[in-house]
Amino acid sequence: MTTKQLVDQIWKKKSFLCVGLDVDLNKVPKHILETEDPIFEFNKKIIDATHHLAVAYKPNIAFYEAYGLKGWKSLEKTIQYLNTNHPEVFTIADAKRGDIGNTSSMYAKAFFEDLEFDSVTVAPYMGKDSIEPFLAFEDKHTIMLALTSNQGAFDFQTKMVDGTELYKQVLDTSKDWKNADNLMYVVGATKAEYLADIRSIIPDSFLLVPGVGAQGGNLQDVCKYGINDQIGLLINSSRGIIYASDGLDFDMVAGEKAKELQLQMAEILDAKK
Ligand SMILES: O=C(O)c1cc(=O)[nH]c(=O)n1[C@@H]1O[C@H](COP(=O)(O)O)[C@@H](O)[C@H]1O
Repeated sequence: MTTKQLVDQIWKKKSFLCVGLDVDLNKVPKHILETEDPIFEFNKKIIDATHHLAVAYKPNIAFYEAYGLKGWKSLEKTIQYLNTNHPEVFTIADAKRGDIGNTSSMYAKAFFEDLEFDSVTVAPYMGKDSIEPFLAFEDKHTIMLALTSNQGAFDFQTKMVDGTELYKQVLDTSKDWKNADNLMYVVGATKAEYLADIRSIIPDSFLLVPGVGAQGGNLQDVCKYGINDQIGLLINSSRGIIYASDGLDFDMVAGEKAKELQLQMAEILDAKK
């Protein structure tokens, strides 16, 4: 998917919501566990209830790998379901990969070619040659961790290196990498106060912003400094939407939670016009 197609969808749906598909079988409703493939059944119901409200879906790969071969199969069925029935949505494999060049190429093939995701999350720690193999794929997007939502972000990311915070160096340096147009960045919603600085370095890039809902990040705070001319934000909520109810009505309640966020986004978009 091209960035323009993503931006068009944002305006069409009046939403920049990303629904996180982090399926934990200890949290899904009991009746779903009785189906043959509970992870896929759960995802299918969540997607059916939210696809008109969300522009992106982000399965976190850990939640599938944890169930071995069966989990991987459920992931494959989920992405096929999205690509077949809702080809307009932007799909994110949240895998946080990155390794020496030839290994990164294989990770990129796995997520972009075999599973046909639009994007994958990567960690910048191993540097340029670990990320450029992902950037080589046309109309695919590589979403690099910049300033994460967790407490551990302060262990390394905000430390001063040569007079600049490390996360700012990550942003600035990566702008010169080959095919840098295919880069997006992760900034946690819990770090909204950093967004003005971040936008001064990467004014035009898309940001994946997890951390609203369960982690306490605030949508309005993120938009205040994070939004740009092409909106440039994908705001993710996982647990706040998919586990809002563990009853028979879980999909309906997930739809309501998604709608609450979408309505706030529509208001923000209307004010931008
Ligand atoms: O890359 C991510 O998506 C990510 C980065 C980050 O800084 N913080 C963060 O929470 N995430 C992911 O975003 C999702 C957040 O889930 P909830 O807190 O349940 O909305 C999880 O899949 C996390 O792994």
